[in-house]
Order: sequence, then C-alpha cells, then structure tokens
Amino acid sequence: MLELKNVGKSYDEPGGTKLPILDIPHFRVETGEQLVLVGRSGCGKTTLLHTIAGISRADRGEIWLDKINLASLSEAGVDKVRAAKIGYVFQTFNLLPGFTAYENVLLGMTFAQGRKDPPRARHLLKRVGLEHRSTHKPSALSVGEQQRVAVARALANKPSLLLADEPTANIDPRNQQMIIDLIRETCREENISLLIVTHSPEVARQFDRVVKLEEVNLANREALST
Ligand SMILES: Nc1ncnc2c1ncn2[C@@H]1O[C@H](COP(=O)(O)OP(=O)(O)OP(=O)(O)O)[C@@H](O)[C@H]1O
Repeated sequence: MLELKNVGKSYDEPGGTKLPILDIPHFRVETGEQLVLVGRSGCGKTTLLHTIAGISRADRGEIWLDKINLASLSEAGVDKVRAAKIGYVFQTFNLLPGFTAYENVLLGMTFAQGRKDPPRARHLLKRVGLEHRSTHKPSALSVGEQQRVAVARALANKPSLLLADEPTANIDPRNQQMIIDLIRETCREENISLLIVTHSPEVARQFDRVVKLEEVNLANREALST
C-alpha cells in the first residue's frame, strides 16, 4: 500500500525563487490496486513518480510504502527500499545497451537482493513472450520487445509497487495494448499496486480508478478552472 501525506515538492527557478510542483495533502493506492494518473503536460506527473520512487526527494511530507516512510530515510536507505520494493517502467525503456535481455532482467534483481535468481529471470522473459530473444542485446530488439524486457526487469525484484511513466508513448499503436495488458496482468498475478501515467484516453478508460493530478494536487488546482 502506498500513502502520501502532505507531500510538497518545488524546483529552484533561476533567480532563486521556487516553483511549486506538488502540494498533495493525501493520496493513497491500495495493495494490488491499479490506478491511472492523467493531467495536462507539465502538471507534475513524472515529478510525482520520481518523488515516490525517491529519484528526486520531496521537500516535505510522508511517503509510506508498506509501513516504511520513504521520506524519512537517507538517500542510501531510499535506494535500498526502491531496489527491493519498487519497479519502474520508463517511457524510454532505459535498458543497459551492453547487456542481453536476460542479463538486463538479472541485473534488476542483483541490486535488490544481492543475488541472482535465474529461474525467475527466465520465467519473466517467458511471461513477456521473449524467451527466444533472451540472448539479444537491446539494439537487436524491436522497440516493443525492448519495452517488454523493461517490464520484465521492473518485476524482477518482486516489487510491491510498479510505477509506469507513459510506457506506451514510444510504442507503435499495434503493440501499445499488448504492453498495457502485460503490465496489468503481471501486476494482478503478483498482487502489485500499479500507478501508471498516460496521455492516452484509450488507455485511461480501461482503468476503474482514474486520478487527474490537478484534483489531488493543490499546487496546480488553478489549472482546473482554466
Ligand atoms: N529538474 C527540474 N528543474 C526545474 N524544473 C523542472 C525539473 N523537472 C521538471 N521541471 C518542471 O516541473 C514541471 C512538471 O514537470 P513533469 O515532468 O513532472 O510534468 P508532467 O506532468 O510529467 O509533464 P508531461 O505530461 O509533459 O510529461 C514542468 O513545468 C517542468 O518544466
């Protein structure tokens, strides 16, 4: 379960002023829940995902994940919890180019658990339909295949939360639905909470819970009335 309480985040502007991006009194995602986050460009969706994952730190507030307040941890502490409990699927895949698909998935678990779990890496590659491409490096995979490897890698550490930031933005329309189905089905199978950002109305309408960031974020409330 993920719960945010009074989370604030601003960026420094040239000239020394602060640009408030997030001011979220309360936001919660239940264990195993699947939620889609929408909102206008620049309203802070990626910032929110980065702040939850500890890629960038909140200025204030509490970010609870399975009874751990990530905001209270040191940077090294957040890195550990992220490695163990959070999977992240990026718009641009972010696979390591020098490693095969199989090695990319294995690396996802080595950092988290300090050990490799080859049977799980093979299982995940099979689950995303790529067991026959496991020895290929990213440059020898199609973009849809690269994103499927990235999904397998994000699940490698058996996370309790999967964050997916516009995971189909760079995928051709034919493969977009397949990636969404894959993410949703694998999260359901492993009872992983899913928070996915999209600009696609077709994707958003498939989810029971659609959260418009402007509705939970006081920092850009005024955008609702414009
Ligand atoms: N490192 C940074 N320093 C300063 N400003 C930043 C930084 N990162 C993002 N911003 C600004 O914060 C705001 C929110 O950016 P963010 O990427 O979170 O928006 P978004 O909702 O994900 O947008 P999009 O839908 O276009 O991807 C934008 O105005 C952006 O320019």
